[in-house]
Amino acid sequence: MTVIPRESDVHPEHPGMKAARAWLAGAPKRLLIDGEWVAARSGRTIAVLNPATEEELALIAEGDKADVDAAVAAARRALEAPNWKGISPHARTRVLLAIADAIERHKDELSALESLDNGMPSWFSAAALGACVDAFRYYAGWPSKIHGTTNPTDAAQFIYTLREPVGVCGQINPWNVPLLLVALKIAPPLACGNTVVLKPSELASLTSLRIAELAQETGLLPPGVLNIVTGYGPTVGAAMTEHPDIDKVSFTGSTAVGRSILLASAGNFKRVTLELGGKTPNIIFPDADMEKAVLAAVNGFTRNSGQICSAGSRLFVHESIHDEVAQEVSRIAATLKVGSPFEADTKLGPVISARQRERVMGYVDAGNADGANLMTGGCQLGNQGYYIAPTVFSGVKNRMKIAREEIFGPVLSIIPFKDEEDAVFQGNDTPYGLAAGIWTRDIGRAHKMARAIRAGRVWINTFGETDPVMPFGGFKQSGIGREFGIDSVMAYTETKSVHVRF
Ligand SMILES: NC(=O)c1ccc[n+]([C@@H]2O[C@H](COP(=O)([O-])OP(=O)(O)OC[C@H]3O[C@@H](n4cnc5c(N)ncnc54)[C@H](O)[C@@H]3O)[C@@H](O)[C@H]2O)c1
Repeated sequence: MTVIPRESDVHPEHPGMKAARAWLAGAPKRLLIDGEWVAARSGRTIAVLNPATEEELALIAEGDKADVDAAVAAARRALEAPNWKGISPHARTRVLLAIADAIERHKDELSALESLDNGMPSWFSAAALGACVDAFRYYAGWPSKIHGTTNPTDAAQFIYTLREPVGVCGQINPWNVPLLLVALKIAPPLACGNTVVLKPSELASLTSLRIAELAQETGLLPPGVLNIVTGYGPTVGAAMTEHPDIDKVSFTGSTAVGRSILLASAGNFKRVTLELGGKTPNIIFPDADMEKAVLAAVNGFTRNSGQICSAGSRLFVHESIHDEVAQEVSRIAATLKVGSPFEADTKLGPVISARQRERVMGYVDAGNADGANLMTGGCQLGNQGYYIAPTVFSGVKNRMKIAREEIFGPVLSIIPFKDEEDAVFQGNDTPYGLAAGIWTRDIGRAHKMARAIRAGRVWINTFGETDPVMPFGGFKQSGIGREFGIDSVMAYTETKSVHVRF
């Protein structure tokens, strides 16, 4: 394993680097409120750091409650304005398609910006950009297909339902895959005719701001339909969840903050969607295609340095092959290049922050202290940037802290199981229920397992795939509700039933 020297993260050969740097060189990034880019009312800013180099990339506005109030008022006015409420579904389709096209035209710049801001390898940010464009185009298809029903009744009546926008949507995002999550928080609510106030994570706001700029530049979004308020969670985020004039909150982030969001939203009974943490069981039976299963297991915990809600952080391996699989997973993990996000062969960039690195290293200490068998990694790398070696523990007990809590870093717990029943029991023995992986050639067993595992998404003989068509969300403490697919359309509309008596 090598760490590439990073005297500078400026890799001019990346096709988007020049444009990203030019955008970053501008004045402090502002808030988007009512169609205008404005400084925070307090005048305060937050310094954004590049996690690969710890250099300051940009200043973003540190919004607070007063900015949220202004954004919500603008979103409320826009919701009722004829140039948004009164337009045809086809016009909303054109808005979303134009945003998708603008994002695609700036794909290299956005990919570079994301890798500078978040530290993810540039191949991963390019893939996230593709998923972002797909999500905008998928939801662009929806406006003309959102409809109510006419219902059977007696001859003296006509009864029907309408599906109407929920209203002003408060959208709160984490830092781990901003390019995809910004699409998920903007495209479905706009497709359904709502207006949006979005708060990106204070740790990675840049691509959300740039996408909002591109969306404004289409000239098709009336002022106030899309508002962006950057800032911290306990100020901006809390002001949104407590706000009496926000109708719905969609939050993606940690389970702990999700709980506080649910409580705060009770004030005006906001509709709430929560996409929270996970501790995904990835289960390998002895009859699996071992080569594929092992590679997927490595990718499952190292992709985006393990900072993925559905990361395969608990690898359950049948006891007859536990040692052999643990050896092979560790061998491959040890060969992965950890380094600059802009080197083509980098597999893991840094984690997002010094704080996150300390948190992850605390879990490594816990694994060692609890007697798990450290196979590889277990250390931070380099003296600049927040790098952690891919870390594999084998012989882990599902009761250990490293197997129970979401680590959100490149740390894998390999846990032996006895039989199908034991795999289901241990896989489900967690407060989370976001995703699961199953590897077996016995397709009957695969389907049986898919039903038995309590998780919102199950991958069989594959791992980590997404498609905007398919709903995503958690059982148990991994969340409430589903996003993507038709589920987002249902979540951003309300049913009204109309009874007419002649
Ligand atoms: N289920 C999913 O789809 C999904 C996807 C990505 C990430 N995640 C989860 O996100 C977490 C990592 O992201 P994170 O560290 O940014 O999460 P986080 O919960 O710390 O922060 C998420 C967002 O909430 C804001 N926030 C913090 N305190 C708040 C408060 N009191 N009120 C309102 N908003 C507040 C933050 O500023 C940030 O914008 C992990 O747990 C991961 O599993 C889940």
